[in-house]
Amino acid sequence: MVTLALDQIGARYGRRTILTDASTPDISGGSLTALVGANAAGKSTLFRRIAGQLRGSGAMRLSGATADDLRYMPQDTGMSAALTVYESIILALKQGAGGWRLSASELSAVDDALQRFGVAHLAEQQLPELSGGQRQAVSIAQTLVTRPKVVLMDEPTSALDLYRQYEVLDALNRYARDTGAVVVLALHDLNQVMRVCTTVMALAHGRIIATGPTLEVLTPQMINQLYGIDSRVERCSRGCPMMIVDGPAQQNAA
Ligand SMILES: Nc1ncnc2c1ncn2[C@@H]1O[C@H](COP(=O)(O)OP(=O)(O)OP(=O)(O)O)[C@@H](O)[C@H]1O
Repeated sequence: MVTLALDQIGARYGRRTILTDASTPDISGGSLTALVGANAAGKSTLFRRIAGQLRGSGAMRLSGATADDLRYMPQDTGMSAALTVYESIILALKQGAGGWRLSASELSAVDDALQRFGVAHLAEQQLPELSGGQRQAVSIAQTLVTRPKVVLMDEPTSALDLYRQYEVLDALNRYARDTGAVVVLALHDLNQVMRVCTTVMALAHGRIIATGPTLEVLTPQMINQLYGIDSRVERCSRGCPMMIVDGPAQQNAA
């Protein structure tokens, strides 16, 4: 079982402190965890700090994995290289080493990544010719082709149409379940969070103010506190919890 915990993580840009004492209990692998919070709350900064791209105080604790098993997919991924989708996934698998020759298991890992994230039909297409949503799906396949045990993804569905959001989030959920990986997704669509994530980390003012089961964290009061929005939680016709937005908060949560 893979677990990730944060222990008083801090981060700053120059003199400006963005994160202070960001801590969580153990987050277990095998299902999806959402990182939620308002714009500029520090979600990308937290990911960059965990991924080792920023220095700062505190530490992450990993069990069942090492820092080498961690992959971070930023919000904007470059897709300007003159490579086909297939070549780009091989490159991500090889991480620049070992030439282009593939073993049978590597070939099947590339095929699996292409199939899982619905980009097999794009295999021969050049990266710069992809649409925004296609780029995002290819980027997810690149990130997961090595089957990392800890995955941080910054808004992985922001460019996807409604159907593709369902498809990709369900594929990420299956990936977490099949591999036991800790998969943390920064997401703004709280209905998708309620549908597919079992755990939520809520970030505000540089601290993680709650971590726990999705419906216990995403209460109307918490949504008011995080976003200044009045809302209710109801069930859709298929039984999934949904957030109904009533509008900007008439009274701020304490
Ligand atoms: N490279 C940087 N240098 C200086 N300040 C930065 C840098 N990157 C981000 N910031 C600042 O850090 C704060 C947190 O930004 P961050 O990108 O982590 O927020 P976020 O929660 O991911 O936001 P969003 O939901 O809008 O993507 C913001 O105030 C931002 O201006």
